Amino acid sequence: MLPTSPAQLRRLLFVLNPVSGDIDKSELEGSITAYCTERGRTAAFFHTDGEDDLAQLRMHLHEHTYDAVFAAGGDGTVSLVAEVVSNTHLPLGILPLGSGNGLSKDLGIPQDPAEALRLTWDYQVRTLDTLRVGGRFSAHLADMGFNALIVERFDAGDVRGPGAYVRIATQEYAAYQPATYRIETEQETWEGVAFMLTIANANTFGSNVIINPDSQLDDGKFEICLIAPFPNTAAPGLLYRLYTSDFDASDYTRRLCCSQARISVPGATQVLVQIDGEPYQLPTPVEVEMYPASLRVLVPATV
Ligand SMILES: Nc1ncnc2c1ncn2[C@@H]1O[C@H](COP(=O)(O)OP(=O)(O)OP(=O)(O)O)[C@@H](O)[C@H]1O
Repeated sequence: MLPTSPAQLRRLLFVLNPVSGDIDKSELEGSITAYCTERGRTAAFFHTDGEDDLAQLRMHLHEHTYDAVFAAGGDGTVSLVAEVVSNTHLPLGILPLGSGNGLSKDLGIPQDPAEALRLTWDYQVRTLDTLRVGGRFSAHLADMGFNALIVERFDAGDVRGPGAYVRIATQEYAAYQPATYRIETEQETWEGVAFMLTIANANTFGSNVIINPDSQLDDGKFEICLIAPFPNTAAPGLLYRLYTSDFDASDYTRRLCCSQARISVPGATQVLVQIDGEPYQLPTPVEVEMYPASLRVLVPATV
């Protein structure tokens, strides 16, 4: 962690996702502006439209000068901003306003957006690794298999929020057919059937499932967390381990630690991948590349 003087952040951009988390944000701009003005900061706003946000935000940052960019949304919004500010001097701030807010939980950022606003003047800067999965940016978690399928269904539906996710997962579980994966890392080759596999730079899903306990976001490594197909009777025990930071203790789990990987699905030319909350069909093999120390993030001064 590198302590940074709070006086450096004067001009702040808030990237606001109007639909994230199904949360009413009608008064958000006013309260952020008032909070910043009171502390001698200026607040500007960029509203995402879900269409061409990456290019538009890049253009906006090219034309305007800021000292930090805050993502006011869920993991998808955080990932969008993280991608745009990665490999620049600009730090990412997070106001958790999504359904799950996984990365902000991993970083110890207050889950109450009003409290998280304190990061505008009281913070440390942490430098994190990021990944590219099949060429796409990932700051948090990516996966193939069951969760990717649920995220795709969720994304296609009209209803947001954790309740919709659980409903879809329950509907899809009985008919789900796990695939075979081949994973080559610089350390080993693994091939087998997996219920799901998670490419994890971080630890915790927005749902509070701790898929990759005790790993660091800044160690130059990532983990591939495998869950084998399991009988229905094993589901409660497995879920318990996933919620209690005990991933490795299950008979159905395994983690590979690496700094690069190639993942293929024998017999398939494409695979569904969930990356930071968004579903993509990617050609196989999927290359996973690590970019050490490529993202500066504002975290509480005392974590
Ligand atoms: N104005 C908009 N209208 C519709 N969709 C939008 C708009 N702005 C962004 N989006 C979409 O919102 C999604 C990102 O949402 P985000 O991940 O931030 O929130 P969430 O899904 O509610 O929360 P979480 O990821 O924490 O569960 C992206 O798919 C993006 O395309």
